[in-house]
Amino acid sequence: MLISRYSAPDFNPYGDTSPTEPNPDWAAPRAHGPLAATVSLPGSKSLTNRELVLSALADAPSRLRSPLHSRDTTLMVEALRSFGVSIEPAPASGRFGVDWLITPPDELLGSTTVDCGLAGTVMRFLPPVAALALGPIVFDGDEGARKRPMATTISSLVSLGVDITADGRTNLPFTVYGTGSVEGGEITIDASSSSQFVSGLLLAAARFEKGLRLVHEGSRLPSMPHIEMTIVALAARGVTVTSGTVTSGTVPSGTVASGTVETGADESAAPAWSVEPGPIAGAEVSIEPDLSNAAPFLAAALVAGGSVTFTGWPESTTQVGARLIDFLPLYGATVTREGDRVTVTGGASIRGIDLDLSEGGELAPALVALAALADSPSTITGIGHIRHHETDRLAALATEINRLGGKVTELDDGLYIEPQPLHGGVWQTYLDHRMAHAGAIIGLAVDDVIVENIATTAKTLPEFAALWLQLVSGSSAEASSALGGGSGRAGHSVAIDAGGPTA
Ligand SMILES: O=C(O)C1=C[C@@H](OP(=O)(O)O)[C@@H](O)[C@H](O)C1
Ligand SMILES: C=C(OP(=O)(O)O)C(=O)O
Repeated sequence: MLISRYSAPDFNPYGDTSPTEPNPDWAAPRAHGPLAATVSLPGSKSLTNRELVLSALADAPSRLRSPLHSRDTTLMVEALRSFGVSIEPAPASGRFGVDWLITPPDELLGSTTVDCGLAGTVMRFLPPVAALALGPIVFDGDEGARKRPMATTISSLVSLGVDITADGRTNLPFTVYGTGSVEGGEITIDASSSSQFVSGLLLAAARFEKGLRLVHEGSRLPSMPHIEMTIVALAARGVTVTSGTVTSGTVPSGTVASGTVETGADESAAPAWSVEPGPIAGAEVSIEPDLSNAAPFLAAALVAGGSVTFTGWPESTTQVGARLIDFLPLYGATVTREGDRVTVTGGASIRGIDLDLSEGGELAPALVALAALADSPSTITGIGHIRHHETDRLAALATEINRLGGKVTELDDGLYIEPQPLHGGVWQTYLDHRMAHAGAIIGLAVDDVIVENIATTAKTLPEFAALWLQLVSGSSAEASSALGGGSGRAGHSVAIDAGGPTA
């Protein structure tokens, strides 16, 4: 089914609608029968933006197959192009349309301004790259981006000897004065408010003269799978990365390109990483589908009943969205997996849960929405840092669910959700794509939920509204065809058939 067709090279994933400008409201479709849908989604934001950065820093050209084309990845492409990186569309060779062919320049150029939009990956991954460029690079973004924590990026680069002007601010905007090289060495940072501070430094570190030895000292370290994703992406391009723990400021002696950093074993041990200086290889990389964006679609099976099958589930992955296979059964779902197809089937009702979600804060909006529709209370903790995501997600979720008659209490590091009968109303999204997803989930079960500014979903999934409508309308079409004998086709397909470049 053709839902959208990309038309590179001037492909604009969010059309003329800026996701920062609230646009007409969207009536969330109500589910009136069990689902029987098959969903297939575009590439992962986190993988696409890591691979774009690594391709820009590599010593040879790269090809990204099935990258995500969305606001966050377009911002990354535009920024890297302004550094002199050639990023050209090429006919699809993967699941979805338009690959990127990336050729790094001999020397990264400065004298430009990076629009970070609201993308954490752009604002935290690119300043270390800018330090390797020649000339000043100004970083700025949406009004909301100016509230997101950047102190650790600024202070870590200053510790590495990079010249930055932030006029005393710990947020955007600031200017990085790149000299073409960074000496590197050993630094200690506090990445409690975002794992992206660690990932940003690790991604560029092989290009520092001495590489990098990085220690985290802070109250917590969220989103560990995203750090693992960075390590695995680096290792795949020939970079030697060591991760482990240190107890006395020493360099970790853990495993090379290893799995998880042990944080729990020794309270005094600090997570640490070491990146050896050396080349980053060009690569051909297939980007996996975005499993975090799968969350609302899979959650829909619990809310509406029936089942949703996700196709293209990777055999192994560092994406934290893969944990949905473990999380959704806690709510009462049955999850089965056959090859690259994962099917979630809803139960008779949704159970409340008790979950530490520190490893996957970006899954919180969808999982909290589910909890609001459960038959018993839920406590979701370990996610204090999501107050610094696109918006203060703890406050936003509590406010919007309570506006519809719910009872959600903010905790320091999470939410306590006591399900109540909900009523319709306007669901504010605060320019947050995942708040829009959460509103859509609740709208499946509650009449007259109006999601304000659905276009904000363009941050990572411009096709969200179209796919969601297909998910819901397809299910009733399938239900009636099944009743009537219909075509006999098992399920309704919700997919994006993205054509190759039209140029
Ligand atoms: O590195 C990444 O790609 C990301 C890391 C996480 O950030 P935080 O550690 O700030 O939660 C995640 O929530 C975000 O959506 C993407
Ligand atoms: C937190 C998120 O995004 P960002 O990469 O902007 O931090 C998110 O997508 O949920």
